[in-house]
Amino acid sequence: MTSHDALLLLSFGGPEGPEDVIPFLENVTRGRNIPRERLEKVGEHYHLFGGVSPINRLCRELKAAIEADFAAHGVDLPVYWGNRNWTPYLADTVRQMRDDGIRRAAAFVTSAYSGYSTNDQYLQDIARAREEVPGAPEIDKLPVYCDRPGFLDPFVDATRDALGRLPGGARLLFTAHSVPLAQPNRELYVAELEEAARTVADRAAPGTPWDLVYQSRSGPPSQPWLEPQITDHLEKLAGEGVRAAAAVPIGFVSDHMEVKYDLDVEAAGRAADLGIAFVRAATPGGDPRFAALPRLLMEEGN
Ligand SMILES: CC1=C(CCC(=O)O)c2cc3nc(cc4[nH]c(cc5[nH]c(cc1n2)c(C)c5CCC(=O)O)c(CCC(=O)O)c4C)C(CCC(=O)O)=C3C
Ligand SMILES: [Fe+2]
Repeated sequence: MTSHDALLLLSFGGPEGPEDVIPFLENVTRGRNIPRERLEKVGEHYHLFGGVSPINRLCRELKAAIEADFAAHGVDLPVYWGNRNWTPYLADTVRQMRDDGIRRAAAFVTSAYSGYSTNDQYLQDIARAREEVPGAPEIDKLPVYCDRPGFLDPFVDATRDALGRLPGGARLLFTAHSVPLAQPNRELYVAELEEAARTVADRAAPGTPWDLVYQSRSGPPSQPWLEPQITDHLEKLAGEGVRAAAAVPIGFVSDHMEVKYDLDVEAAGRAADLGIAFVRAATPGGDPRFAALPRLLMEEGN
């Protein structure tokens, strides 16, 4: 059925307690030009939630959902989980896979798009982890899946649900993580985001006006990043008389910190100040349609 003998779930990682926050942030920003003040500010976001990112729990839930999907479809393969920036670190997972006799795994990454942060960096993580582990299994990253029903269908439902919680005349704001304009493959990332947003908007709410906006910018102010930021855009919309907005985090797959803080706290707070009714659509998370994607992508590869 497949040439692979395991599935590797590869994610970003996040702190699991207050003492993890700074070492985690140092891991994320190693070798990158992120101002100290930004790090301290982001550290506070995590401390608001007890120093615990939701992302590891979400990965455990997604892993369980993938295992359930495999079991329901007679796929008898082990599922492993490793992260770029926190335990379980990818290299440790790859070592475990080798020790278990895995020869060739498929990797499903918790990011749906092409682009440097979303795809290329994960390929580098895989290459680096394999270099660290003598006799490491082959690891094939599964294709980007931002155009697949398993990713888009849950967003269509979530967008309808979000609009249903707002008065009429609401604006749809598809939101994604900003990246530096100079980042490699930035055009491809943006083109894929536009296409995904258009598809979801057309299916969930044809005729409803929508915008693609960005969040979670972190570089120095002198460095240009993708714009507009959602908070600035809300201000502009308020000036135009828009009274309701639904944020759809199309750039993410689960309700991790960038969603729980940057949208549910920061953007929601700005909207309240501006008198805009604001809701946020759910991400795919553990939706069974999303959890079926690794299996479908593996089957396609044969
Ligand atoms: C495109 C993209 C995604 C989406 C694709 C994907 O999901 O992979 C994403 C996801 C995430 N980003 C996350 C956290 C952070 N990202 C940072 C920094 C950065 N992100 C960037 C881009 C992206 N990031 C970039 C260009 C930087 C600048 C530094 C660098 O070039 O690497 C920093 C440093 C502090 C700050 O500056 O914010 C943190 C803490 C978490 C975990 C959340 C949790 O804990 O629940 C997740 C899922
Ligand atoms: Fe990030």
